[in-house]
Amino acid sequence: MFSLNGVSYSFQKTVLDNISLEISGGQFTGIVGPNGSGKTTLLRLLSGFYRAPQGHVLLNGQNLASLRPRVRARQIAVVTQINILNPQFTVREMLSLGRAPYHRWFWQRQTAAEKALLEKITADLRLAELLPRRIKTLSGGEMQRTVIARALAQDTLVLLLDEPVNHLDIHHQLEILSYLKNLTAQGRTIIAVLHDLRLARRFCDSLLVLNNGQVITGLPEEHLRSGLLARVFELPENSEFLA
Ligand SMILES: Nc1ncnc2c1ncn2[C@@H]1O[C@H](COP(=O)(O)OP(=O)(O)OP(=O)(O)O)[C@@H](O)[C@H]1O
Repeated sequence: MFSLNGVSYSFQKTVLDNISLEISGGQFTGIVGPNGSGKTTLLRLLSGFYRAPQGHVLLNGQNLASLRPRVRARQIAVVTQINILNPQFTVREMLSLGRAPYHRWFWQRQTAAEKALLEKITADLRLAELLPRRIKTLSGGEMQRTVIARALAQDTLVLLLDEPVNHLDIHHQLEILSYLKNLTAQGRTIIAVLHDLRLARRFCDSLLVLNNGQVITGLPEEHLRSGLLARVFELPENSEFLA
C-alpha cells in the first residue's frame, strides 16, 4: 500500500530522518508518539499535502507527488485536526462536498448511487437529525462526526485521520473507532494519529511509534512487550495508561 523510501522532513530541525517503512493495506494502523514527534508531519506526507524533499512516498507503487490532487482525492480521504469548514454550510452540504473529486462542477446533481452512499453514511454516523443544521451551530463532537462523514463520502480505499476522536466522549470514541475498524474488513486502509495508547492498542493492527526522528513499526503487543511504548512516553512499564 504505502511505501516510504528514505524520507526526511525538516522545519527548523529534522522531524523525520531518513525513514523507510511499509504500511499494509486493509489494516488499521495507528501513529503514536510524544507531542512534536512528527505524527502530523508524517500524515501530511502520506496525504500528499507535504512533498518529501528527500526520498519517496509511494501509494501502490505510484509516487504520490506525481498524482494530480483530484486523482489523489479519489484514493485518499483526510480528516485533519483543523478542518477548514465554511461555518455557513449545512451538514448536508458538507457531506455533498465529499463527492467533489468525482464531479466536474461544484453542485453537480448526485447519482442514485451517490445518494444511497450518503444515506448510508448518514445512518451509520447517526447524522440524520443534523443534516439541516449549519456547521457553526454544531458541538465539537457533532462537527467531528460530520468531518469524518465527509471523508467517508469520498469513498476512498485509504482514510487518513489526525486525532479523529479528540473531541468525542468515550461512547462516541468507541463508536467511531469500531466503525473505522469495521471498514478494514471491507479492504479499506485506515491510518490514524491517536493519543490514547489504550485505544490505539485495542483498535490498531499495527502501530508506528515516532520518536527522535525515527519511526518503529510493529504490532501493538510487540511494542508493549519490548517496553518501547513505556520508554518513548516515559512511563513505568506497568503503567495503567498502557494497559
Ligand atoms: N509549519 C511548521 N513550521 C515550523 N515548525 C513546524 C511546522 N509544523 C510542525 N513544526 C514542528 O515540527 C515538529 C513536529 O510537528 P508535528 O505537528 O508533526 O508533531 P506531532 O507529533 O503531530 O505533535 P502533536 O502531538 O503536538 O500534535 C514540532 O516540533 C513542530 O513544532
